[in-house]
Amino acid sequence: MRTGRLVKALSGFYYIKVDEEIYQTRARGIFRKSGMYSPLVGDIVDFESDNLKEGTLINIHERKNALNRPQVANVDQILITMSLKSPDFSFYLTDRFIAYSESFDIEPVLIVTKKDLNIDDNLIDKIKETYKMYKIFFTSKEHFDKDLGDIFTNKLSVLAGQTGVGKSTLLNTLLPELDLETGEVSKALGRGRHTTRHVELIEKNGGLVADTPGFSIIEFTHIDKETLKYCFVDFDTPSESCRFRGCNHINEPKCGVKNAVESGDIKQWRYDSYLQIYEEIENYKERY
Ligand SMILES: Nc1nc2c(ncn2[C@@H]2O[C@H](COP(=O)(O)OP(=O)(O)OP(=O)(O)O)[C@@H](O)[C@H]2O)c(=O)[nH]1
Ligand SMILES: [Zn+2]
Repeated sequence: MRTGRLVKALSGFYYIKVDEEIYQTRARGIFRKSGMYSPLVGDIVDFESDNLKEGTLINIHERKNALNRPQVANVDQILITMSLKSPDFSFYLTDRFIAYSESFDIEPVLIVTKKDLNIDDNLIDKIKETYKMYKIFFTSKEHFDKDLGDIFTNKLSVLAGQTGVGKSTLLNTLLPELDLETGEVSKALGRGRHTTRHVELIEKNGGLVADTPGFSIIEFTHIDKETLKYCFVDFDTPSESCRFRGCNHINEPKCGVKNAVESGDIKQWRYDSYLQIYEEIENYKERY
């Protein structure tokens, strides 16, 4: 028996990478029967293979996480891509992507693009200050290689960010073999191409990267509103002085988080993002 990483799933075949070798396998029957989850790209799996032609996938190791879109397991970092301009930088969207990453216990890394279009250094300072607890890069397409060359090293990465921020451009620069379509015009012609493609993990610097521009629209249907506060890590310390255990920092009196917002230790816009997502989760529950 051997162990490797599932890097591609296509037409009933599972492709497993062990060092530099790729093994083609089919899953043991039990995965097709109910009650057993099916293998996901990113899974660490056990398989048997007598020769290099076709093996059998027999076991999936426990996952540390699994994303829905793209369908990838065991993600180490989500590269949240946001442009400074065109489209304008959005703290709210950034907070959503960060909270989403935190909800899966995946490290968020911020990549702020289109630095060449920025004329507002105050904005850069505000972003740096707001997200000082996270890794953050400011860059532009001419410098993706130089600024982000090591970003994939030894990790499994997935990209995320709203449309037009430069995700495809970034992936094409760092992984030239991909050749994803970029820009609004060419994309309009090839509409839907990315959404129907299967995900494949590409190796780069000893790490793996999902070969898709990732996800731009996210929902919080997978967590309770009471869990959301743990996805805002800057609330952690102030919440220690909340009067009530399990305080949601909404209407409760003597709330350490609300005090911290008032004193400026927690940024008002972070707290506003929290309230907005909290309400959104509340509304899901009414709908379903
Ligand atoms: N000026 C400038 N333009 C950039 C930069 N990065 C990307 N662009 C341009 O922004 C446009 C959108 O880039 P894409 O890479 O297609 O954006 P995307 O995030 O993949 O968009 P979707 O696939 O729609 O989610 C393209 O015309 C790029 O050339 C940058 O750093 N500076
Ligand atoms: Zn509180």
